[in-house]
Order: sequence, then C-alpha cells, then structure tokens
Amino acid sequence: MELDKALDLIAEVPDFPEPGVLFRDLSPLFADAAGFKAVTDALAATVGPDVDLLAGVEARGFLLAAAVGYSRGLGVALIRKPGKLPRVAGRVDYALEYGTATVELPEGIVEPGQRVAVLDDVLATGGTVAATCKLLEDVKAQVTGVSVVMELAGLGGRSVLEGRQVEALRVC
Ligand SMILES: O=P(O)(O)OC[C@H]1O[C@H](OP(=O)(O)OP(=O)(O)O)[C@H](O)[C@@H]1O
Ligand SMILES: Nc1ncnc2[nH]cnc12
Repeated sequence: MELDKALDLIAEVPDFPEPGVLFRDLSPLFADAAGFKAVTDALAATVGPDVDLLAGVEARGFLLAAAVGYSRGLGVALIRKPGKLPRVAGRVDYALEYGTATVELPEGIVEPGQRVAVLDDVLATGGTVAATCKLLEDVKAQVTGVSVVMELAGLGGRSVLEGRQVEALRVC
C-alpha cells in the first residue's frame, strides 16, 4: 500500500479524551496488514544505519518500535508508564496535551554510549518524547533521532525538541 493511503487510515475522533482534543486514533491503521507494513517500512527507513537500539514509548509506540526493530534487526528499550517496571533506572514527569504523565526507563537495559532512536506514534506537545530523550541521556546514551507517524504541528512538539533530528511520516 502507498504510504499516503496507509496514513489516511488514521481516524480523527473529536473531543477525546476530553472536550476540544481531536484525537488521532491509529487503531484502524494497526489493524490493516498492508497499512501497518507501509508505515513500518517508512519508519524503518528513517532509522540510521549506526543505531544500536530503539526506544518505544508505551503503549502505541511499543507496536511501532517492535515492528521496526524486527524489520531492522534491532532490539527495543521499553519506555513505560509508572508502576509497571520492577527495576527503574530513571523517571521523568511531564505535561501532556491532556493531563500529566510519567515515563520510566528499565534498569540495566541502556548502556552509556549506546546510540538510540526514539519511536512513537504521535508527536503533540513533545512532552513524551522530550521526557524519553531525558531518560536516555541521563544514563549517557546518545539519542540519534526521533521518528513518529504523525506530528501535530500546532502543538509545538518540534520546538521542544529543537536541535534533534525529528522525522514525521505526516505533519498535520
Ligand atoms: O507529544 P505529547 O504531547 O507528549 O503527546 C504524544 C503522546 O501522547 C500519546 O500517548 P498517551 O499517553 O495517550 O498513551 P498511549 O500510547 O498509551 O495511548 C501518544 O501515544 C504519545 O506518546
Ligand atoms: N490529539 C492526539 N491524538 C492522539 N494522540 C495524542 N497524543 C497527544 N495528543 C494526541
């Protein structure tokens, strides 16, 4: 499937999870074999040849990072919501488009000096990805870049990530 057609599978749901938010729902894209493959291939092509590890953000980022990791022969560091990890290397709190959130890095997974590419589905305010980059850099990893399926340009995520390489398959 053509990438544009695949991205058209992403649904727009008004007023979720709260009034005023236009929620981008990737469920129909993940459920479509050809669409999921097209997006996985396009994301995989944004990850440089010298990357050692991917970081995927719970929950939708896990699916993308797992698929790209399989395709590129790379492992995935699971960046998790709080309370899920038995051993935590670091924790960062941040603000979301809707509410606040926390991400955690598992202990003993990312080595100092490792080159890590961050994957997620949506870049909105940039809080999630910025927090993820901080978690990785706090353990002395090098973040090579950030790849997302969709960037919501109006929410300013790219400016929060200034100086980083940010690849978005679609900018809305
Ligand atoms: O750029 P930001 O403003 O930080 O927003 C983007 C984040 O918001 C969504 O996650 P959500 O917390 O809704 O989690 P989910 O993947 O578990 O549904 C999305 O999957 C990104 O991780
Ligand atoms: N509008 C939105 N749709 C989907 N995921 C999001 N994460 C933050 N804002 C979002």
